Amino acid sequence: MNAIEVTGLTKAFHGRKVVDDVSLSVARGEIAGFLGPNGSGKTTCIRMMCGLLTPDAGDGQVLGHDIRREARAIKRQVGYMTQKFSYYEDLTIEENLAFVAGLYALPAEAVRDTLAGLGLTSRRSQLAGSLSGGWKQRLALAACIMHKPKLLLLDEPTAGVDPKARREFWDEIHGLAADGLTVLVSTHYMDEAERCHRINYIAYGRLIAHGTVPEVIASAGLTTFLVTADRPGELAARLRKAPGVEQVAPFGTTLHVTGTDRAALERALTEAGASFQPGETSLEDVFIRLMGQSRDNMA
Ligand SMILES: Nc1ncnc2c1ncn2[C@@H]1O[C@H](COP(=O)(O)OP(=O)(O)OP(=O)(O)O)[C@@H](O)[C@H]1O
Repeated sequence: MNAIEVTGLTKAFHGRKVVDDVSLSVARGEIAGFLGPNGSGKTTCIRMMCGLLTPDAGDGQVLGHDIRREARAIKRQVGYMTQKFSYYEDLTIEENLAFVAGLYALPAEAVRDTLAGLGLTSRRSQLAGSLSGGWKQRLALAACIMHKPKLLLLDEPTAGVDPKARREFWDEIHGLAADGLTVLVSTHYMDEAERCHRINYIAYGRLIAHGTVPEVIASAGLTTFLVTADRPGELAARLRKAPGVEQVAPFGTTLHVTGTDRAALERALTEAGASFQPGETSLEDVFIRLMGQSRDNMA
Protein backbone atom coordinates (compact mmCIF):
# COMPACT_ATOMS: atom_id res chain seq x y z
CA MET A 1 0.00 0.00 0.00
CA ASN A 2 1.20 3.51 -0.77
CA ALA A 3 2.43 5.73 2.09
CA ILE A 4 0.22 8.55 0.83
CA GLU A 5 -3.00 7.98 -1.10
CA VAL A 6 -5.29 11.00 -1.03
CA THR A 7 -7.96 12.11 -3.47
CA GLY A 8 -9.83 15.33 -4.07
CA LEU A 9 -8.26 17.33 -1.24
CA THR A 10 -9.85 20.76 -1.16
CA LYS A 11 -9.46 23.61 1.31
CA ALA A 12 -10.73 27.19 1.31
CA PHE A 13 -9.75 30.02 3.64
CA HIS A 14 -12.21 32.92 3.94
CA GLY A 15 -14.13 31.69 0.90
CA ARG A 16 -11.01 31.39 -1.30
CA LYS A 17 -9.99 27.90 -2.45
CA VAL A 18 -6.26 27.51 -1.87
CA VAL A 19 -6.19 23.75 -2.50
CA ASP A 20 -8.54 22.50 -5.19
CA ASP A 21 -9.18 18.81 -5.83
CA VAL A 22 -5.62 17.59 -5.27
CA SER A 23 -4.98 13.84 -5.49
CA LEU A 24 -1.59 12.45 -4.64
CA SER A 25 0.01 9.01 -4.43
CA VAL A 26 3.41 8.47 -2.89
CA ALA A 27 4.90 4.97 -2.71
CA ARG A 28 6.67 3.77 0.41
CA GLY A 29 10.38 4.61 0.36
CA GLU A 30 9.85 7.22 -2.35
CA ILE A 31 11.24 10.74 -2.23
CA ALA A 32 8.40 12.81 -3.66
CA GLY A 33 8.97 16.43 -4.57
CA PHE A 34 6.27 19.00 -4.07
CA LEU A 35 6.82 22.05 -6.24
CA GLY A 36 4.98 25.16 -7.19
CA PRO A 37 4.94 28.93 -6.93
CA ASN A 38 4.66 30.73 -3.59
CA GLY A 39 1.22 30.48 -2.10
CA SER A 40 0.14 27.63 -4.39
CA GLY A 41 -1.06 25.46 -1.51
CA LYS A 42 1.83 23.09 -0.81
CA THR A 43 1.98 23.71 2.94
CA THR A 44 -1.80 23.53 3.21
CA CYS A 45 -1.73 20.13 1.44
CA ILE A 46 1.01 18.89 3.74
CA ARG A 47 -0.95 20.03 6.79
CA MET A 48 -4.06 18.17 5.61
CA MET A 49 -2.08 15.01 4.97
CA CYS A 50 -0.51 14.89 8.41
CA GLY A 51 -3.74 15.47 10.26
CA LEU A 52 -3.10 19.09 11.30
CA LEU A 53 -5.86 20.52 9.13
CA THR A 54 -9.24 19.05 8.17
CA PRO A 55 -9.99 19.18 4.44
CA ASP A 56 -13.27 20.75 3.25
CA ALA A 57 -13.53 17.90 0.75
CA GLY A 58 -11.53 14.87 -0.22
CA ASP A 59 -10.20 11.96 1.75
CA GLY A 60 -7.59 9.29 1.78
CA GLN A 61 -5.02 7.47 3.77
CA VAL A 62 -1.56 8.29 5.03
CA LEU A 63 0.47 5.33 6.31
CA GLY A 64 -2.70 3.28 6.17
CA HIS A 65 -4.66 5.67 8.42
CA ASP A 66 -7.68 7.71 7.43
CA ILE A 67 -6.70 11.40 7.29
CA ARG A 68 -10.04 12.52 8.74
CA ARG A 69 -10.59 9.97 11.49
CA GLU A 70 -7.10 8.83 12.46
CA ALA A 71 -5.12 12.06 12.60
CA ARG A 72 -3.53 11.13 15.92
CA ALA A 73 -2.14 7.85 14.60
CA ILE A 74 -0.75 9.67 11.55
CA LYS A 75 0.89 12.40 13.64
CA ARG A 76 2.70 9.79 15.74
CA GLN A 77 4.34 8.28 12.67
CA VAL A 78 5.16 11.47 10.81
CA GLY A 79 8.19 13.72 11.12
CA TYR A 80 7.36 17.25 10.01
CA MET A 81 10.07 19.79 9.42
CA THR A 82 8.26 23.08 9.02
CA GLN A 83 9.57 26.04 7.03
CA LYS A 84 10.61 27.88 10.15
CA PHE A 85 11.80 25.04 12.31
CA SER A 86 12.38 26.32 15.80
CA TYR A 87 14.84 25.18 18.44
CA TYR A 88 16.35 26.78 21.51
CA GLU A 89 19.32 28.90 20.45
CA ASP A 90 20.79 28.94 23.94
CA LEU A 91 20.69 25.16 24.32
CA THR A 92 23.29 22.86 22.81
CA ILE A 93 22.50 20.42 20.01
CA GLU A 94 22.29 17.61 22.54
CA GLU A 95 20.07 19.58 24.93
CA ASN A 96 17.71 20.48 22.09
CA LEU A 97 17.43 16.84 21.10
CA ALA A 98 16.99 15.77 24.72
CA PHE A 99 14.09 18.22 24.97
CA VAL A 100 12.43 16.72 21.88
CA ALA A 101 13.10 13.20 23.19
CA GLY A 102 11.26 14.23 26.36
CA LEU A 103 8.24 15.35 24.36
CA TYR A 104 8.04 11.94 22.71
CA ALA A 105 8.97 10.09 25.92
CA LEU A 106 11.96 8.53 24.16
CA PRO A 107 14.84 6.92 26.07
CA ALA A 108 18.27 8.63 26.32
CA GLU A 109 19.69 6.25 23.70
CA ALA A 110 17.46 7.89 21.12
CA VAL A 111 19.42 11.13 21.48
CA ARG A 112 22.75 9.33 21.36
CA ASP A 113 21.78 7.26 18.31
CA THR A 114 20.38 10.26 16.46
CA LEU A 115 23.50 12.33 17.15
CA ALA A 116 25.64 9.51 15.80
CA GLY A 117 23.35 8.79 12.84
CA LEU A 118 23.52 12.36 11.61
CA GLY A 119 27.20 12.98 12.34
CA LEU A 120 26.40 15.41 15.16
CA THR A 121 28.20 13.66 18.02
CA SER A 122 31.37 15.75 17.88
CA ARG A 123 29.31 18.94 17.88
CA ARG A 124 26.80 17.87 20.49
CA SER A 125 27.94 20.54 23.00
CA GLN A 126 27.74 23.40 20.54
CA LEU A 127 25.03 25.98 21.13
CA ALA A 128 22.35 25.71 18.47
CA GLY A 129 22.38 29.48 18.01
CA SER A 130 26.02 29.40 16.92
CA LEU A 131 25.55 26.80 14.17
CA SER A 132 25.83 27.59 10.46
CA GLY A 133 22.71 27.25 8.30
CA GLY A 134 23.65 23.75 7.15
CA TRP A 135 24.19 22.40 10.67
CA LYS A 136 20.98 24.03 11.87
CA GLN A 137 19.10 22.13 9.16
CA ARG A 138 20.82 18.94 10.24
CA LEU A 139 19.73 19.56 13.83
CA ALA A 140 16.18 20.20 12.60
CA LEU A 141 16.27 16.94 10.65
CA ALA A 142 17.62 15.10 13.69
CA ALA A 143 14.76 16.42 15.83
CA CYS A 144 12.21 15.29 13.22
CA ILE A 145 13.48 11.74 12.77
CA MET A 146 14.41 10.89 16.35
CA HIS A 147 11.07 9.18 17.01
CA LYS A 148 11.66 7.02 13.89
CA PRO A 149 8.75 8.24 11.76
CA LYS A 150 7.67 6.31 8.68
CA LEU A 151 6.93 9.47 6.72
CA LEU A 152 9.00 12.63 6.66
CA LEU A 153 7.38 15.86 5.50
CA LEU A 154 9.93 18.53 4.71
CA ASP A 155 8.70 22.03 3.93
CA GLU A 156 11.45 23.90 2.07
CA PRO A 157 14.12 22.33 4.26
CA THR A 158 17.17 23.95 2.69
CA ALA A 159 16.07 27.54 2.05
CA GLY A 160 19.13 29.74 2.51
CA VAL A 161 21.57 26.85 2.93
CA ASP A 162 24.79 26.77 0.86
CA PRO A 163 25.20 24.22 -1.99
CA LYS A 164 27.61 21.90 -0.16
CA ALA A 165 25.41 21.70 2.93
CA ARG A 166 22.35 21.20 0.70
CA ARG A 167 24.06 18.35 -1.09
CA GLU A 168 24.96 16.71 2.22
CA PHE A 169 21.40 17.19 3.47
CA TRP A 170 20.10 15.45 0.34
CA ASP A 171 22.59 12.60 0.68
CA GLU A 172 21.15 12.13 4.15
CA ILE A 173 17.58 12.13 2.81
CA HIS A 174 18.48 9.51 0.21
CA GLY A 175 20.09 7.39 2.90
CA LEU A 176 16.92 7.57 5.01
CA ALA A 177 14.73 6.70 2.01
CA ALA A 178 16.97 3.73 1.20
CA ASP A 179 16.21 2.51 4.74
CA GLY A 180 12.49 2.65 3.95
CA LEU A 181 11.44 6.15 5.05
CA THR A 182 9.00 7.91 2.71
CA VAL A 183 9.77 11.58 2.11
CA LEU A 184 7.58 14.37 0.77
CA VAL A 185 9.62 17.51 0.28
CA SER A 186 8.55 20.93 -0.91
CA THR A 187 11.19 23.00 -2.61
CA HIS A 188 11.74 25.88 -5.01
CA TYR A 189 15.16 24.61 -6.10
CA MET A 190 15.31 22.84 -9.46
CA ASP A 191 18.41 20.84 -8.55
CA GLU A 192 16.54 19.50 -5.52
CA ALA A 193 13.53 18.61 -7.66
CA GLU A 194 15.88 16.60 -9.82
CA ARG A 195 17.02 14.62 -6.80
CA CYS A 196 13.46 13.39 -6.11
CA HIS A 197 12.23 10.04 -7.41
CA ARG A 198 9.03 11.69 -8.59
CA ILE A 199 7.74 15.24 -8.54
CA ASN A 200 4.32 16.83 -8.15
CA TYR A 201 3.74 20.34 -9.42
CA ILE A 202 0.95 22.41 -7.91
CA ALA A 203 -0.06 25.86 -9.11
CA TYR A 204 -2.89 28.00 -7.75
CA GLY A 205 -4.13 25.09 -5.68
CA ARG A 206 -4.29 22.53 -8.50
CA LEU A 207 -1.96 19.62 -9.16
CA ILE A 208 -1.03 20.14 -12.80
CA ALA A 209 1.91 17.81 -13.44
CA HIS A 210 3.42 14.74 -11.86
CA GLY A 211 5.85 11.97 -12.68
CA THR A 212 9.58 11.48 -12.87
CA VAL A 213 11.57 14.54 -13.93
CA PRO A 214 12.12 13.20 -17.50
CA GLU A 215 8.38 12.38 -17.75
CA VAL A 216 7.35 15.86 -16.63
CA ILE A 217 9.80 17.49 -19.04
CA ALA A 218 8.67 15.29 -21.95
CA SER A 219 4.96 15.86 -21.25
CA ALA A 220 5.37 19.63 -21.65
CA GLY A 221 6.28 19.13 -25.33
CA LEU A 222 8.70 22.05 -25.38
CA THR A 223 11.59 22.61 -27.80
CA THR A 224 14.60 24.61 -26.67
CA PHE A 225 17.32 26.22 -28.76
CA LEU A 226 20.54 27.71 -27.46
CA VAL A 227 21.26 31.02 -29.08
CA THR A 228 24.58 32.81 -28.97
CA ALA A 229 24.75 36.51 -29.73
CA ASP A 230 27.15 39.44 -29.40
CA ARG A 231 24.37 41.52 -27.89
CA PRO A 232 22.13 38.94 -26.20
CA GLY A 233 20.02 41.63 -24.52
CA GLU A 234 18.97 43.23 -27.80
CA LEU A 235 18.29 39.90 -29.46
CA ALA A 236 16.28 38.70 -26.45
CA ALA A 237 14.03 41.77 -26.65
CA ARG A 238 13.35 41.09 -30.34
CA LEU A 239 12.80 37.37 -29.89
CA ARG A 240 10.32 37.89 -27.06
CA LYS A 241 7.99 39.58 -29.56
CA ALA A 242 8.43 36.93 -32.29
CA PRO A 243 5.60 34.45 -32.98
CA GLY A 244 6.37 30.95 -31.71
CA VAL A 245 8.78 32.16 -29.04
CA GLU A 246 7.32 31.46 -25.60
CA GLN A 247 10.31 31.96 -23.31
CA VAL A 248 13.67 33.67 -23.64
CA ALA A 249 16.04 33.23 -20.73
CA PRO A 250 19.60 34.58 -20.69
CA PHE A 251 22.26 32.28 -19.23
CA GLY A 252 25.48 34.29 -19.36
CA THR A 253 26.06 35.06 -23.04
CA THR A 254 23.68 32.35 -24.24
CA LEU A 255 19.91 32.62 -24.60
CA HIS A 256 17.65 29.64 -23.97
CA VAL A 257 14.74 30.09 -26.36
CA THR A 258 11.76 27.84 -25.84
CA GLY A 259 8.41 27.15 -27.47
CA THR A 260 5.95 24.38 -28.30
CA ASP A 261 5.94 24.86 -32.09
CA ARG A 262 9.41 23.83 -33.28
CA ALA A 263 8.93 25.08 -36.87
CA ALA A 264 7.69 28.49 -35.72
CA LEU A 265 10.58 28.74 -33.29
CA GLU A 266 13.16 27.93 -35.98
CA ARG A 267 11.52 30.46 -38.30
CA ALA A 268 11.65 33.17 -35.64
CA LEU A 269 15.30 32.50 -34.90
CA THR A 270 16.27 32.42 -38.58
CA GLU A 271 14.40 35.66 -39.27
CA ALA A 272 16.16 37.30 -36.33
CA GLY A 273 19.50 36.28 -37.86
CA ALA A 274 20.39 34.32 -34.73
CA SER A 275 22.94 31.53 -34.66
CA PHE A 276 21.36 28.67 -32.77
CA GLN A 277 21.61 24.99 -31.94
CA PRO A 278 19.26 22.50 -30.27
CA GLY A 279 19.41 22.47 -26.47
CA GLU A 280 17.83 20.51 -23.66
CA THR A 281 14.59 21.77 -22.14
CA SER A 282 15.08 22.18 -18.41
CA LEU A 283 12.65 21.54 -15.59
CA GLU A 284 12.68 25.27 -14.90
CA ASP A 285 11.54 26.01 -18.49
CA VAL A 286 8.69 23.55 -17.98
CA PHE A 287 7.64 25.01 -14.64
CA ILE A 288 7.61 28.56 -15.96
CA ARG A 289 5.35 27.42 -18.77
CA LEU A 290 3.06 25.47 -16.44
CA MET A 291 2.80 28.48 -14.18
CA GLY A 292 1.86 30.74 -17.09
CA GLN A 293 -0.70 28.25 -18.38
CA SER A 294 -2.44 27.84 -15.07
CA ARG A 295 -2.54 31.58 -14.53
CA ASP A 296 -4.27 31.87 -17.94
CA ASN A 297 -6.77 29.22 -16.86
CA MET A 298 -7.57 31.20 -13.73
CA ALA A 299 -8.22 34.41 -15.67
N1 LIG B 1 -4.59 29.47 8.12
C1 LIG B 1 -4.74 30.22 7.02
N2 LIG B 1 -5.67 31.21 6.97
C2 LIG B 1 -5.85 31.96 5.86
N3 LIG B 1 -5.15 31.81 4.73
C3 LIG B 1 -4.19 30.86 4.71
C4 LIG B 1 -3.94 30.02 5.86
N4 LIG B 1 -2.95 29.16 5.53
C5 LIG B 1 -2.57 29.45 4.26
N5 LIG B 1 -3.32 30.46 3.77
C6 LIG B 1 -3.23 31.01 2.39
O1 LIG B 1 -3.38 29.93 1.50
C7 LIG B 1 -2.56 30.10 0.35
C8 LIG B 1 -1.68 28.87 0.18
O2 LIG B 1 -0.69 28.88 1.20
P1 LIG B 1 0.38 27.73 1.41
O3 LIG B 1 1.22 28.12 2.57
O4 LIG B 1 -0.30 26.41 1.44
O5 LIG B 1 1.23 27.83 0.05
P2 LIG B 1 2.67 27.26 -0.30
O6 LIG B 1 2.54 26.65 -1.65
O7 LIG B 1 3.16 26.41 0.79
O8 LIG B 1 3.53 28.60 -0.41
P3 LIG B 1 5.12 28.89 -0.19
O9 LIG B 1 5.84 28.25 -1.32
O10 LIG B 1 5.17 30.37 -0.22
O11 LIG B 1 5.47 28.32 1.14
C9 LIG B 1 -1.79 31.39 0.57
O12 LIG B 1 -2.45 32.42 -0.13
C10 LIG B 1 -1.88 31.60 2.08
O13 LIG B 1 -1.82 32.97 2.39
